[in-house]
Amino acid sequence: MGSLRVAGLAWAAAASPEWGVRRSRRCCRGVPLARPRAAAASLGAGQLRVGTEHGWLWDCRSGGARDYAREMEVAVRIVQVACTLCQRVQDSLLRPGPDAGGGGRVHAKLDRSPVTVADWGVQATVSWLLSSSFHDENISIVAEEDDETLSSSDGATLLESVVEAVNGCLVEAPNYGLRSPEKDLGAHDVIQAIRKCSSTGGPKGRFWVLDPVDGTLGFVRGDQYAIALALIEDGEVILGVLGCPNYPMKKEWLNYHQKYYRLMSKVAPPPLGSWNKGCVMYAQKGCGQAWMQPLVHDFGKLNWHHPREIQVSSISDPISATFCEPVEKANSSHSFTAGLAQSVGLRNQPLRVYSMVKYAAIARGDAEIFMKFARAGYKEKIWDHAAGVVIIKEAGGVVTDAGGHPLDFSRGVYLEGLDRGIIACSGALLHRRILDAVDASWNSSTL
Ligand SMILES: Nc1ncnc2c1ncn2[C@@H]1O[C@H](COP(=O)(O)OS(=O)(=O)O)[C@@H](OP(=O)(O)O)[C@H]1O
Ligand SMILES: [Mg+2]
Ligand SMILES: [Mg+2]
Ligand SMILES: [Mg+2]
Repeated sequence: MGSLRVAGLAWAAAASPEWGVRRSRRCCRGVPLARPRAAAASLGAGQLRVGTEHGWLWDCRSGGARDYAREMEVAVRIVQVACTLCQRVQDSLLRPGPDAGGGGRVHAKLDRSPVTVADWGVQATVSWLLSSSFHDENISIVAEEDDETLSSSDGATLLESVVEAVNGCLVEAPNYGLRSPEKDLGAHDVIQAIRKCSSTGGPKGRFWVLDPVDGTLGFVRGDQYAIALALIEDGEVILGVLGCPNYPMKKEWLNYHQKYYRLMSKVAPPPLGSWNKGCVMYAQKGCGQAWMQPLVHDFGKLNWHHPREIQVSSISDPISATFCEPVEKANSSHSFTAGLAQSVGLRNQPLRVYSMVKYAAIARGDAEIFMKFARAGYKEKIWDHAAGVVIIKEAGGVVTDAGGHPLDFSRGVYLEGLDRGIIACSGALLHRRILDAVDASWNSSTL
C-alpha cells in the first residue's frame, strides 16, 4: 500500500490544465452526441434491448474513417458494466469479513502473478456480453485469463464465486442498454465464456483484445487498475476503451479516494454510483479525438454526464514534464528510466502508477511521458497496450517502441519485434528526446 499512496499523492499534487478548456490544436471531427438519439438506428434493430432512453451514441465524423458506432457503443457500455464487477470485488477484498467468501481472496498463477475473481469474472462477463450484443457465438477474443484453475478439481469454490460475481453483474446489464441472460449463467456457461477468449490474434481479420483487470497488483492493493478492451482489424487497433474505476474525472479527486481507503475499516462505503471516483476513456483510430465519461451505474443517466474530450498535455519542456512508469521494479527498470530522466532534464519525481491508467494519464494531460523497459526476455502482450495506444494517439500523443517504430499488434498475442521498450509522449519533441537518450545510454545499461 505504501508505494500507491506516495504515487497517488505526488500525482494529486501535480499541476493540471483546467477541465473544459478546449485547446485549438486540432479541429473538431469526432463528436459524442450531447443529446441522446435513437440507439436502434445505428445499432440495428434488436441489438440492444433499450432505445432512446439509454441512447448515448458515438459518432466519429472524420472523413474516410469507417463507421464503428455500434462497436464503440457496445464496448463502452460493456466496460462500464465490467467496472461495477471490479468495484464490488475490490471492496470485498479490502473489507474481508464473514461475507467475503471466495471473492475476498487473491490467487497466484503459475508465474506467481496475482489473479482474482474479478479477472475471471470480467473476462466471462465481457465475453458473454460481446457474443450476445453482436449475436455472434464465434466472436474472436484474445484475453489474458484461462479457465484452468477454475476447471481444476479444487477450483469449485472459486468458480462458484466467479459465477456469483458474473451473475450479479449481468443482471444489471439492462441498466446499460445491454441484454442480460434470461436466467442466471451456470458454472459451465461461465467456463465457456472464459474459454471463448482463446483467440491468438494475428495479421488478418477482426478480433477483440481484453485485459479484464490490468494492474491486478494495484487492484488487490486498493489502488489503480484498468479494464482494457480494444478492437483490432487486420493488425490495426481500431477502437480502444479503458475503464479506470479508481481514476476520477478530475485528478484532484484522487486525494478523496485515498482518504476513503485509509478510513475504510472505520466508515461505511458510499453506495455504488454516489461517488464519481472513476472514468472510462475511449477513442477510435483516425477520428483525431478521444473522450472520457464518468463511471455510471445507470447508463440512462449519462445524458446529464456529458462526455468530455481529452487531450494530451501541451508541455514540451522537459523541466516541467512528468513521466510515469510501472510501480514494480520487476516490471520496468526504474534505474534505467531515472538515468534517462536525468539526461533529458526531467526534474519532477516519476509517477509510479499501476496499470494502463498510465496511458490514461498521458491521454488526458496529467503527465507527459510513459516509459516501460521490461527485463530482457520478457515479451509484452497486446492486451496490456492496445486500448491505451489508440487513446493516446487520438488524444494527440505519440506511442512507439524505443526504436521509434509503432507497436505491432498484428503478430499474435505478443508485441513481437518490440525494440527495447515502450515510450509514449504527449508530443513529438519530448518523444524524440527520450528516443535519443535511450540510444545514448542503452549500451551501457544492464538491461
Ligand atoms: N516481468 C514483467 N515485466 C514486465 N511486465 C510484466 C511482467 N510481468 C507481468 N507484466 C505485465 O505487466 C502488467 C502490469 O503492468 P503495470 O504497468 O501495471 O506494472 S506495475 O504493477 O505498476 O508494476 C501485468 O498486467 P496484469 O497481469 O493485467 O496486471 C502484466 O501483463
Ligand atoms: Mg495487464
Ligand atoms: Mg490482467
Ligand atoms: Mg495478470
